Amino acid sequence: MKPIKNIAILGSTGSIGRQTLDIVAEYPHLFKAWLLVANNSADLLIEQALKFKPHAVVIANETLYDKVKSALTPRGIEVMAGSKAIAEAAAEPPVDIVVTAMVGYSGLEPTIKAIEAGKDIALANKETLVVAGDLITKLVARSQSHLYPVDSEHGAFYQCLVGEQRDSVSKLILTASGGPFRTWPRERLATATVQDALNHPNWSMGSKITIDSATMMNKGFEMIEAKWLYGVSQHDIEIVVHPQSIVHSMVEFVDGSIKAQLGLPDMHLPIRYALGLPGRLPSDCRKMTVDDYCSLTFERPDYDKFPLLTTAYKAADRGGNVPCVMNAANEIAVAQFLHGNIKFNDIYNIIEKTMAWAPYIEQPTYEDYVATNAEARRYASTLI
Ligand SMILES: NC(=O)C1=CN([C@@H]2O[C@H](COP(=O)(O)OP(=O)(O)OC[C@H]3O[C@@H](n4cnc5c(N)ncnc54)[C@H](OP(=O)(O)O)[C@@H]3O)[C@@H](O)[C@H]2O)C=CC1
Ligand SMILES: CC(=O)[C@@H](O)[C@H](O)COP(=O)(O)O
Ligand SMILES: [Mn+2]
Repeated sequence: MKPIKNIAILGSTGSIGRQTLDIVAEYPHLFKAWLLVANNSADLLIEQALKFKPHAVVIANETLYDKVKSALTPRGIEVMAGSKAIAEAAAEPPVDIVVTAMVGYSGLEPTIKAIEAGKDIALANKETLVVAGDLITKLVARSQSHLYPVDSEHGAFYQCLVGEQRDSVSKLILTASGGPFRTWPRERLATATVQDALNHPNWSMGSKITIDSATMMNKGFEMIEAKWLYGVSQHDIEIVVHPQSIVHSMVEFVDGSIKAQLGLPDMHLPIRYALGLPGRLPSDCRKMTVDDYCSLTFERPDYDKFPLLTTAYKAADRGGNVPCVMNAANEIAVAQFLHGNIKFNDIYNIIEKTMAWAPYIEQPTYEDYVATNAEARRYASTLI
């Protein structure tokens, strides 16, 4: 019998975190939720903790500590607060695997600490690799830890690459739904509302990544994520629009063959796969029928309508701290768009202006990333 894996879920109250807990509940003989982490959702965190009985929880927002502590300490669950506690708890000896389901730059520090402690990482937080892919891959190479992709496209690449030699790969083909504005004329984007942008055609996700899908910044991020995860040049990663989100991505090989991974647009599948490695976990989940995959279509992305795709390739080409700047400006712009303070097209303008302003660092240290992130956020905020 396999030993139970202790899982630390950083961001357990979010979209990926909640679905990860569904997988824990599906396989109670394989997984234990050892640590749960949230930012502000104290009530849901308490509810999850009472159900899953983790060893510990961390609430990042320290003002909520007393509330969480009074609910959970009497139940024998350790309660901590603050961002430092997240990184420390995820690196604790009993943790086997860390699911990084926090959103944005906040995922970077705990992921680094967990890798340094030799933990396996089920990586949902793509911003970690966008910001500091060079640093993360070096740390992983020096440690016992493995990076298992949770992002659906990167899970697809992983599955297509099983059993293949690295020098057999000629191209990664990254599929994109095209988001809610795929069929909109370019001029209409100026009028796009928050509600329009949150109306993703296929996936139900947190609000930040849903806006990233609408601008297609998400696909730019995923191109950079794939570059670091699979050691492939950005010039060998092609983005293809596939509106049904059934083909999660494809790999082209040197002999002209292409392998694709298909599945319903349901994040339980890539989460189940990442946690179940090296094998596959049998599930009673709904299986696809021919009705799901009888009409799959593909098209080229519209780089004029979605200029952040070009911005992301430019950031990958320049490297250094440039992707970190792009990510920081995007986080500020998306948050302001969600608050109704800027228009949809301003997201692009803020990112480009911040990238043009930011001082370049060719080989950033961790401290350089921290400073770059803070300065780029500050500058981007002045553009609102
Ligand atoms: N949702 C999806 O289907 C997919 C998501 N991803 C990636 O996964 C990550 C999570 O996305 P998603 O689940 O949609 O996001 P959500 O916004 O739904 O959830 C984010 C989670 O992170 C917590 N959190 C946010 N900031 C902090 C912080 N500073 N400290 C501690 N916890 C924090 C939130 O807590 P609280 O609830 O308290 O705010 C919440 O639990 C992102 O990087 C995204 O790009 C990748 C592929 C698919
Ligand atoms: C579910 C997932 O992995 C998301 O990253 C998804 O890919 C977003 O859809 P887009 O293809 O529209 O960006
Ligand atoms: Mn994805």
